[in-house]
Amino acid sequence: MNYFIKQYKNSINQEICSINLPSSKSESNRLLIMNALSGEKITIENLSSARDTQTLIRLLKNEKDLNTFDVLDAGTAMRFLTAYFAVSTKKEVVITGTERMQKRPIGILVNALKSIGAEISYENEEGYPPLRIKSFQKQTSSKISIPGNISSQYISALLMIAPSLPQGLEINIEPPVFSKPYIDMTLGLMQLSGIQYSQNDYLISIKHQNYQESKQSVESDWSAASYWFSIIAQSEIGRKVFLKGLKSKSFQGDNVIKDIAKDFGVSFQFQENGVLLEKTDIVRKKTLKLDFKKCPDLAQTVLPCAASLNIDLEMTGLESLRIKETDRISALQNELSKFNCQLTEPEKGTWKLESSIFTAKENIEIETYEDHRMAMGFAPLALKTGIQIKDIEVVNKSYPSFWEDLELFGFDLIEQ
Ligand SMILES: O=C(O)C1=C[C@@H](OP(=O)(O)O)[C@@H](O)[C@H](O)C1
Ligand SMILES: C=C(OP(=O)(O)O)C(=O)O
Repeated sequence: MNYFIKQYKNSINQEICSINLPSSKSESNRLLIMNALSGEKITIENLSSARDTQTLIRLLKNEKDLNTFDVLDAGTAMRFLTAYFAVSTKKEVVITGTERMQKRPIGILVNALKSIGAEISYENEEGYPPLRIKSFQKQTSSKISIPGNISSQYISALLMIAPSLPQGLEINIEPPVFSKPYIDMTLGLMQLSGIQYSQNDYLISIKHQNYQESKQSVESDWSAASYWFSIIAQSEIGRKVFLKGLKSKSFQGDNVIKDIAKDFGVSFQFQENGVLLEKTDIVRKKTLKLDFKKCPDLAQTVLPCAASLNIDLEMTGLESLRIKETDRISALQNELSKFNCQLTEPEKGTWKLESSIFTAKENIEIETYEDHRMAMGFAPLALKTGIQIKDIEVVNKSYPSFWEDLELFGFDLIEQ
């Protein structure tokens, strides 16, 4: 199904709208794996409604009865379950996913796991899911060296299983390290679950130990919050929204959106229960330099928003976008060009977005490429012109109530 989105309904909600964000899928999926490794010692409150989390819950709950585990399009579930089964399964299992998941690389993680004794083979193409995993016999090494520039999820997966290994694990991350806040999140949540580790720059050592009994509550999702920063950035001065459940201190690196959006004229104020956003200023800067190395998931929020505000961007750290739910670089290039904005890579590793000629024709159709962030990143452009978003169900991966929340704020959504 598609949605045609018009700016606001006739009866625009002038009161401050309060949004119940989904809770973090990244935190939820880590806690679920740690709980499974601990023998169910972790009580988790506020698990995410995201499909990625609901899928992992279902697979872990039915672990005894299943032989094939289909993670659909959940990258974290794919990578975390691979490591989890590699060290804990008592039977032979197969892990698979969507067609796109079968094109997302996993060879680096598989090689690392094999190097410590895991038995894993590829069902189809070498380096890609589906994988067949046999039960772990003996740890053959306690040291791993792994590249940090492809996906941090491989490293998080290895960190979480490290305490369960008889000899523990020493992980050397080869720089450059992309998505580092996600590695810090893993270590932070492990620490809250009673795990001790030592870290010396890129070297992390974890001895054999048990996860401890603990109670943990998942925070609201900052990546989901980012779309609201974009909406407020593109609204008239004085427009506000209250985002429930966000705190000033977070494990989620995507909370950097609050700082990025300052240049988009959005101010924020943390209150007891969340954060209040307000459009307080006109946009002053014509060009911004941004590095997405620590926050790749924000790219699809920030680029369309900057385009509509006529801010040119010079960017680094976009490399990992090519292997996510879709090739996000080409998806962004295609859809931004419909607004007359060009995203180019003049030098390897440096991207430019030209926004000064942003033009919003009526009824632009946005393709979403089976990628939730394409739908949510472009939807706020309805504040500029009526737009049509294709395949609206994609948002379920991380933010199932996204469209209802837009309506609550006052957007007019028409099914097409
Ligand atoms: O560990 C995580 O929860 C995630 C890590 C990031 O992936 P990469 O490490 O592959 O960049 C991010 O893009 C993804 O949405 C969630
Ligand atoms: C990249 C993402 O997720 P994953 O890699 O877990 O599929 C995302 O949610 O933007």
